[in-house]
Formats: sequence, C-alpha cells, structure tokens
Amino acid sequence: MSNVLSVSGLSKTYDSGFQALKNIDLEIEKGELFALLGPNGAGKTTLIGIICGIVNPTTGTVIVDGHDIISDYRAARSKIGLVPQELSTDAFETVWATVSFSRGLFGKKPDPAHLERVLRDLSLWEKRNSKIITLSGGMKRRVLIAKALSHEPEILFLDEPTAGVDVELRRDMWRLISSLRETGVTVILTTHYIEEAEEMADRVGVINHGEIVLVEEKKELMRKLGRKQLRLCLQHPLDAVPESLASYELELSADGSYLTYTYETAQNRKGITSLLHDLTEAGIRFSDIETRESTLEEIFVSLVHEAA
Ligand SMILES: Nc1ncnc2c1ncn2[C@@H]1O[C@H](COP(=O)(O)OP(=O)(O)OP(=O)(O)O)[C@@H](O)[C@H]1O
Repeated sequence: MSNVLSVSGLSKTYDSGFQALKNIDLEIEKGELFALLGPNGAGKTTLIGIICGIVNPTTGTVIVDGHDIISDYRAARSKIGLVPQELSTDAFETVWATVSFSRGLFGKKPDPAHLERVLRDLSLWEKRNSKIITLSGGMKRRVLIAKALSHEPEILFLDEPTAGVDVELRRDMWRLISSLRETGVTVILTTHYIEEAEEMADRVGVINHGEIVLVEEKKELMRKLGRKQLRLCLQHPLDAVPESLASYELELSADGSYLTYTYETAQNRKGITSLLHDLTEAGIRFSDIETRESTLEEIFVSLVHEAA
C-alpha cells in the first residue's frame, strides 16, 4: 500500500489563540477518492490550507509524495492541484492565458497539448479565447479545475466542488472527478453533501472541532446505512428473551414491553419471516411492529454530536 499523503500530529493554533486543528493523523492512499466531511468551522479549510502551503502548521508534519511541505516546499506544492470555492482573480484574462500562467507558476515547461486535453475534457476548449468575466458561473468553476490540473498534479483537492451549482453541472463534476481518478490522480474533496460522498468516495473522513472523529471505507459506512431495526411492541411484557430466540440477538427494553431486532438490509426478509415464526413458536404475541433505518446522514450527525 503506498501513501501519497501522510499527515501526522498536525495542530494549528491561530494567532487569536483559537485551536483549529488538534493532533491530526491522516494517511491517503495513492489513487483513492477521499471525502472529508465536517460541519462549518470544523477545520477542513485549515487542514487543506496547511497541506497546500497556504497556512503554517503549529506542530506536526505533512509529507506529499515523499516531500516535506516545509523543508521541500516547492516539490511538495507542485504535486498538488487545489480547486478553491471561488475564482478571485484573472477576470480579464482569457481562459487559455490563465491556465498557461498557472502551469508556469509551478515551473513546468509549456505543454499546449496537455492544456488542450484539459480544456477539452472540461468542455472549455471552445471558450479558450473568452475572457473569464464573460463566462457563466458553471464555466468559471470549470476554469478553476482546469487551472488546478494545468501542472499535472498527483493529488487534486476540491473544496466544496458542487456548492451552489445546478444539478447538471454537479453530474458533470462527478463524472469528471471519477474519470480523473481512473487516470491515477488522488482526489480529496470536502463536501457538505453526504450524497456526494456516498456516490463517489472510496473512504470518508469526518472532522469536527479540529479532530478527525472517523475514517472509514465507504462500503463499511454503507453497511451501517443499510442497517435496519424492527421494534415489536409485546402484548405481555417479558422478563428475559427466551433461549430459543438467542440467535437473533434481540434487545429487550428495560420494562420488558419491546423487543428490538437489528438486521442488515441485504439479508432482511428471510430473517424477519423466521423471527416472526419463532416468536409465535415461543408463545410471544405482539400488538404492533415498527421499522426504522439509520441513514448516513444520521450516522454523520450522531458522530459530530458525540464529539461535541
Ligand atoms: N485566520 C484565522 N484566525 C483565527 N481563527 C480562524 C482563522 N481561520 C479560521 N479560523 C477558525 O478556525 C476554525 C476552522 O475554520 P475552517 O475554515 O478551517 O473550517 P471549515 O471546516 O473549512 O469550515 P467551512 O465549512 O465553514 O468552510 C473556525 O472556527 C474559524 O473561525
């Protein structure tokens, strides 16, 4: 397993005395798509800012593809493409000029063929001679991505790539991000849209109050997402769950009036049918049944809440 980014013991205390990051450890594998989730003010932008050399860390180290971000700044920075939320400069430049300039900033030799590929992939080729100020909001977003890809980075950071964009552009962005990943580029994105993480990420990290509270494979999160609960309201309270039902790992409420069965959606129906059969066999009658499902959103909110 090769890590393209290694963050260890990273902390940031701003001059105001506010500690925005607390002892962050994070390993990102080459070629993965990692989604960093967190509520407003959690520290996402600070973390990305440090990795990209915009913010100085207070303690800790960051190694980008073998290069320390402080002692080997130039090499580390050239491995990274950053797509910020907003385009702040270059309004009167053409698309082509701004993208060429971005490449030059990283000391890369001009490569018009590469820039043409990037602009074509982003449906910007026809607009190459247009001034940025004349482009729509969606096109400007595409320019930000083109700039970030101009110097052929190994790692692409996207900060809230789809915040405030329409559905069509969001779909286009998702497609583009997936295809980048296929070319071996490591993609790290921050997002408020859990759906986005769910759709695209290999792994998900949750940051809250400057701490990483969870890093997990998306499939594992989906397993949690797929968990359902069946709650049976009993006609007669029980003192204990009968031995014959032990395999279902039922939970009996403190007053003995409810049984809760937690199961994976993938194996659902058969389990429920046999549970209901075995309950009848055991002479247990119930007056009501409720089901509920935990969503990724709920998991996220509860994680963020726990750490509060
Ligand atoms: N220059 C600064 N001086 C003092 N505090 C700062 C500075 N920059 C950020 N902070 C604080 O650090 C915390 C983390 O901010 P950061 O921008 O990293 O969060 P975020 O997770 O990116 O939030 P959002 O999703 O709202 O962009 C916030 O409480 C913010 O107010």
